[in-house]
Amino acid sequence: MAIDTNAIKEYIRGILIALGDDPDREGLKDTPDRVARMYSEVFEGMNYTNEEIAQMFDKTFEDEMDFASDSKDLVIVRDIQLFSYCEHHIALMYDMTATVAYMPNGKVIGLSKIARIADMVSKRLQLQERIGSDIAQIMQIVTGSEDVAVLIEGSHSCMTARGIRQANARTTTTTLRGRFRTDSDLQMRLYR
Ligand SMILES: Nc1nc2c(ncn2[C@@H]2O[C@H](COP(=O)(O)OP(=O)(O)OP(=O)(O)O)[C@@H](O)[C@H]2O)c(=O)[nH]1
Ligand SMILES: [Zn+2]
Repeated sequence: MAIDTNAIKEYIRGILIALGDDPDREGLKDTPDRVARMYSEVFEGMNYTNEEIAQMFDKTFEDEMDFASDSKDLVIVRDIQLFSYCEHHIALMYDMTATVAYMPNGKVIGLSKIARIADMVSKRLQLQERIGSDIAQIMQIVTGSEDVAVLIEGSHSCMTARGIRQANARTTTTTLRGRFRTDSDLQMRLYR
């Protein structure tokens, strides 16, 4: 379902009125339109299912090397920078970095597509945990490999800038699929 920017404009105008401000004053007159455009950008991933994101970034190469089924060959992309919004407060998750790893199963995915998948998944109302499981699911679809791991570390403004106001609190989530669940040697290789 496509994002309804006209409806967003109307509701943002309503919020400005509910806040007791004048939506027609100079500084605010373009705000509803600006926020609607920003939402289209930062929530772009809400237009697509995980399967559609998988199709979008399905740029794989048949592997030149012969990966045996018990191979421990591993691809890890670290320090993918992400921003997202928590679905409870619509508050920014920031300073987020993701590590995405997989064990190729006969084909490899273009490295930039891994970062593109992570970026698109983040552009939804999310939980940090679900960002990890969505990335893992899409990686499994695209690579045809069950063996995927996603680590995410980030700050939640709903916890740092309001509420409990723990400015230094960082959250780490770990999503392990396939052999990453049981193989502690593989798990160790995820950490630098
Ligand atoms: N598990 C998880 N929780 C999150 C995430 N983002 C925000 N939250 C939490 O969602 C919870 C919502 O709790 P509520 O008690 O309904 O909200 P609240 O009254 O604003 O609570 P406080 O934040 O404690 O002031 C809070 O504990 C948030 O910290 C996330 O990505 N994952
Ligand atoms: Zn929140």
